[in-house]
Amino acid sequence: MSTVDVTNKLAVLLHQSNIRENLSVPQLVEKTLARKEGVLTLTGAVATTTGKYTGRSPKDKYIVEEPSTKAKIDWGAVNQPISEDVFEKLYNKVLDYLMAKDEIFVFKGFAGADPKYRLPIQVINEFAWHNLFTHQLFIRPTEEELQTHKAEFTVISAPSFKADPAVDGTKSETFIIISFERRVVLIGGTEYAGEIKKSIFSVMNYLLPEQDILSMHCSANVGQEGDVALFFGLSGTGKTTLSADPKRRLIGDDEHGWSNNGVFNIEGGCYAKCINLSREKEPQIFDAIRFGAVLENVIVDENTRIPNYDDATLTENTRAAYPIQSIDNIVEPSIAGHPTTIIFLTADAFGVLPPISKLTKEQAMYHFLSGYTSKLAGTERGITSPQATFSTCFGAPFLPLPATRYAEMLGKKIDEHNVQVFLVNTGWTGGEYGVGNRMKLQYTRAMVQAALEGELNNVETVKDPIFGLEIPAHVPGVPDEVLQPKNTWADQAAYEQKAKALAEKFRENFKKFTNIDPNIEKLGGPIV
Ligand SMILES: Nc1ncnc2c1ncn2[C@@H]1O[C@H](COP(=O)(O)OP(=O)(O)O)[C@@H](O)[C@H]1O
Ligand SMILES: C=C(OP(=O)(O)O)C(=O)O
Ligand SMILES: [Mn+2]
Repeated sequence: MSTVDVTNKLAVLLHQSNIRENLSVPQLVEKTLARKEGVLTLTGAVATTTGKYTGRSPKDKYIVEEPSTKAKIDWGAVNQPISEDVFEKLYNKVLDYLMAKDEIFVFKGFAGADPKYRLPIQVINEFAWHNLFTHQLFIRPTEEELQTHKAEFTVISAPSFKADPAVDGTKSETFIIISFERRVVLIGGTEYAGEIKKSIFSVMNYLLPEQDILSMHCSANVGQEGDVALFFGLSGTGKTTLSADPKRRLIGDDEHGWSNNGVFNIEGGCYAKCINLSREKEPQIFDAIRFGAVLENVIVDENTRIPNYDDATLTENTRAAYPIQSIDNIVEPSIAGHPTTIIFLTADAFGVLPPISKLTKEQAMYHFLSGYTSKLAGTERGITSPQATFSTCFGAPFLPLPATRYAEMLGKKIDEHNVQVFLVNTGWTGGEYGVGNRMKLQYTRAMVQAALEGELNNVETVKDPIFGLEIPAHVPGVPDEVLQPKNTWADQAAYEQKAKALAEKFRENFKKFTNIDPNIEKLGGPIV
């Protein structure tokens, strides 16, 4: 252990005269522009770029190996251990680095919309635009709440501080390190704003289950009858897009807790993908991009300052961050009852999973644990085309505890509240990636609407010959042939080969779950 008292140093930093605390949105916009961190666009949003890192860096993410948490963490490729000594030294350096800056931006607020379970957090940013992002993404305190605010977790983001692997003990210049004992997240070397929000999500995925609350990588909305729906899915599968629905009020687009009282949003804003965004297809998101919003890596015309959402020059993973209040129909505060419907979103790049199917209890558990989907281009470093992956709980990169912990909690809640679960493939149809096409958004929306309005409760279904999933024979607004993947492939033999190969991947992957009810695999897995 180093001898420097870092806790004291953090307190000193927070009392320095260079600290700008809880600036308003206009002030942060002014700072962003004055510091030339971004430009103003015609929409009123500011646009920024993030250099080399335009997506998350999972290989540079660590959890400090500490006596009090060591036995609880699911160590491995996602949760990589780093020593207390390495952390303390780096922490100390980053604090020194920030102390010497002319201005540092601090946001004090909350994670968790339910006052009973919320976590008071503070985020210390080197960049003004990151602090604007932070302000829009987390839960903003009232004046009164700010007076008594006492942070219980601190995120420190110093993107221009680059680690030296040889000296600092990291793998690269970039690091995202969580210390549960220090209650600190330390970020350096990357300007991708998503790291800030997802690191607090990882923290909540550790803290909430301790309070018997299930934390979930899902979006959520509620219908006119108070019927709550959750949409689980890895990045790019449609959580944000599909939860923005003019007929339903938005609870949140990405991270939720499910307590004994119901669901609540962890955040106070949304982080939408902008690639190919159009007013026609995604009106609410398009219109949320206005004053106060932050565009990340979207190309903007130098003179007209009109964003070009079709331009992927910097990355496919272009983003917009805005407060949830920028969506018309929302629940405020972002708290609702128990879900009646759960949708698992998967982007199947092989084009063999049905666009919608109804899951039995065992299938729901099987698919939640499997978390089969694709990593889509851009959200993680190095991913340039869809890559098949099994991401447990549809959120493996963010789960510090063993996946079975979350799955068991979900299973109990599904039982207790009699939730109907659907698997929705927003990925490929008519052939695999490169041959077929992405499922039409219009069709997915129609399928989701039918599911949420109960229209698929008692319909005729066809059993998928490989995966055993029950596929509705008809869905209003969707051609029947689209519903059966087999029918969308020109080459039947190729379809069968691909589907069987995927079934094999499912079986192979499921071997890692050794301590669970065998019926889950027997009754929930592929049938061929
Ligand atoms: N069938 C579809 N269903 C959902 N999204 C689709 C579909 N086809 C294309 N998309 C696009 O895929 C992206 C989904 O991203 P998003 O909703 O932000 O995912 P997430 O919130 O899960 O990360 C959006 O850019 C959306 O326009
Ligand atoms: C922000 C991210 O997630 P999502 O696409 O699910 O919003 C991310 O994975 O970096
Ligand atoms: Mn999203």
